[in-house]
Amino acid sequence: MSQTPGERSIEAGVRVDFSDRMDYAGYLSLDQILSAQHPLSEPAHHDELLFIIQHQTSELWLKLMLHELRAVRDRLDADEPERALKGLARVKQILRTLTEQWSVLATLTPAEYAEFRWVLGSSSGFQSAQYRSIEFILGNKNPGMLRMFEPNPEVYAEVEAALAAPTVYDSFLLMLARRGYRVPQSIIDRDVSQAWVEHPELVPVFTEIYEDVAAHWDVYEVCESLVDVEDAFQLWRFRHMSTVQRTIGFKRGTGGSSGVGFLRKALDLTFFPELVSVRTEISDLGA
Ligand code: HEM
Ligand SMILES: N[C@@H](CC(=O)c1ccccc1NC=O)C(=O)O
Repeated sequence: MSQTPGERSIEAGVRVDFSDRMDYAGYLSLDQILSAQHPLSEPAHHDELLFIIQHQTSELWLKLMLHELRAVRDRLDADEPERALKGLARVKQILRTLTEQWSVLATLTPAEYAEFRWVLGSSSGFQSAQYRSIEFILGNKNPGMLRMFEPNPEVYAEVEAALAAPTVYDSFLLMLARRGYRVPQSIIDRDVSQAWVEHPELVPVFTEIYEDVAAHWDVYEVCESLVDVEDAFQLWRFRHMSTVQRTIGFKRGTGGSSGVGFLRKALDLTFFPELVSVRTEISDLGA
């Protein structure tokens, strides 16, 4: 085959006929994915596509995150902390990507957004079933948040199941109890559909682990990975709040909340408070 200067030559083995084979678009259902962007502004506002794709890609990453968090919970239930760590590492990277992705949306100016915001009606992130399920599996349970899904019984059932299921932290603490750590009975018997509240009597369990990490290495690594996930989640929440602030200032949200003020309050929530408190208990050497 002759070589055209400046061009990469295409090797003879490269397939070009897919009439009876799986191809790229078929495997990935690209027909469906790439025809699922439907701007409502009329004529279509240039920036509405950005808004739609930002949300759709976020929902895809949320789908993977939920899948990984469920697997992490299963691994902990199966007493396999090392395998749980692999999933937590992936969750952290997904959160990092989602947080960085705010930079794309931040190129949407307030004036541009105002030109098509009205087409959104009362839709808002409050109605993201996958986001809510992730908050629930991480421990931020709140039955009031189910009400947004009442119009769609199938989705409602899905989020309700996430509310009723144990959290990743529940599974971790049960694993610790099976390993002989003195996890309080009140935690083992807790109603897992309730929001996690700090249990000071759990802190000594973590103090034991953090005071001799070599002796407790695998569970120590899970503790630190959970702290990493919490940290990464908070960074996502912060960038959501700050992107919203630069885009709509202090306007009310389309979902009916006060907007930035409401999003800011989420920054006070903690998934694993005892893993923060244990840090206060660690003695400073030489002090
Ligand atoms: C210009 C872009 C955005 C603005 C102005 C915005 C604004 C808001 C506001 C004001 C709320 C509170 C609910 C309400 O009253 O509407 C909210 C909630 C939410 N938004 Fe956004 N948002 C934006 C982009 C996004 C994106 C890209 C995502 C990605 C999935 C997202 C996910 C969520 C979620 C999950 C909630 C519920 C948060 C919670 O319960 O703490 N938002 N958003
Ligand atoms: N709550 C936003 C609207 C919004 O961001 C939104 C609208 C429809 C679908 C997803 C959205 N994203 C997050 O809330 C606002 O008040 O402008």
